[in-house]
Amino acid sequence: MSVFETVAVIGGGAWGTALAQASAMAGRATTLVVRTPEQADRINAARTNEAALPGQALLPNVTATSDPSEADVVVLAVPAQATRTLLSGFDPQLLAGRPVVLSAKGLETGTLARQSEILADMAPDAIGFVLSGPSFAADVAAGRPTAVTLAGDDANLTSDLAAALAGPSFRPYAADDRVGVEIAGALKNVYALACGAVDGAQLGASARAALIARGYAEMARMVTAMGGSAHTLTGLAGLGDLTLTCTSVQSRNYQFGMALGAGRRTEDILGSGAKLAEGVATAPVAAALARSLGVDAPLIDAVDAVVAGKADIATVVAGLMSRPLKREA
Ligand SMILES: NC(=O)C1=CN([C@@H]2O[C@H](COP(=O)(O)OP(=O)(O)OC[C@H]3O[C@@H](n4cnc5c(N)ncnc54)[C@H](OP(=O)(O)O)[C@@H]3O)[C@@H](O)[C@H]2O)C=CC1
Ligand SMILES: O=C(CO)COP(=O)(O)O
Repeated sequence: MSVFETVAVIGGGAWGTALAQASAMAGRATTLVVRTPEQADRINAARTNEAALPGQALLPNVTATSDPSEADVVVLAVPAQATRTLLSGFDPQLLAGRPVVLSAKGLETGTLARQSEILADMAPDAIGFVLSGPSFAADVAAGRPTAVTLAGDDANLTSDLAAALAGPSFRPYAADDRVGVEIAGALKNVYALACGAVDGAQLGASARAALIARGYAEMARMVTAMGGSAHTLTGLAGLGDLTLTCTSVQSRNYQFGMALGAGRRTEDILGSGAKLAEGVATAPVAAALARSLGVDAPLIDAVDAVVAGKADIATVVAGLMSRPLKREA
């Protein structure tokens, strides 16, 4: 019997619902912690979270609740900018000594913090893990094959946790580079905005592929400057998620980028009820982080400028194409 029998997934959106379903498929007794008792009642009665993943039936061992109670494993699945607020409402004792899996992909506005750093601030006695990789919520919840990276500091514990969360269609690979995994997960959303914009502006598939390759190189500079390993980027959280998000219209970041590429402004897209696109908040944070680290990050800067409405696509593309020529390495 696993020491990780019960799992609480906090966050009743698409990803929280999908991870609760994955945990249930792995055989864990799983609670999906949502904001209100009414939401929990609705989900339990309908056996689906219609607001988050319409039409997806939930397994019997997923129970929705609005009242977080003790579990062997806690998974946080709220937007990156909400993690600190969420944790500030928690009794730190509930998380002390427990594995807490961070699944949001983004950097915090103001502090430039990774999710692990927020957890260390707010619940220093929790044992932090990060989960990231190419995995659309709808695919995971429906039981379509998915593989992700689960990174933690203790190799044995990480492998045990990966085994506890693994199911027939959900395959976590254990890893130890939390910094690399978190930076990759946050930055791929920024590059997905750029790729969507390239397609929205009809700049061609060649431009998009070049952007993915140069984004990967930029990501490697960021990861190594932060003490992570560039090797992490060859895996699911790096190449895997970058490929998925930068080439799929299913990605919300890519969709947001397409709207930017078509000439719409950020406020206009947000005002018309766009879905969560984490790259919008992360772009300026990543740009500030790159500056503070002395990392050359022209693509992040370009996305930041377009998202902030300081430059249009044609201007940033002209700027990128006229940079001094350099060797590729
Ligand atoms: N969807 C996907 O395919 C994937 C998403 N992710 C990542 O998961 C994270 C969450 O995304 P996703 O679930 O898709 O987003 P959604 O917009 O679908 O859901 C976000 C959920 O978080 C809830 N929430 C927001 N703030 C708080 C808070 N302070 N306390 C409690 N609940 C809160 C929202 O509640 P309310 O609606 O009431 O505000 C909503 O239920 C993001 O970082 C995303 O990058 C990672 C992999 C795949
Ligand atoms: O992270 C994701 C897939 O791995 C989801 O991407 P979007 O948030 O852009 O939809």
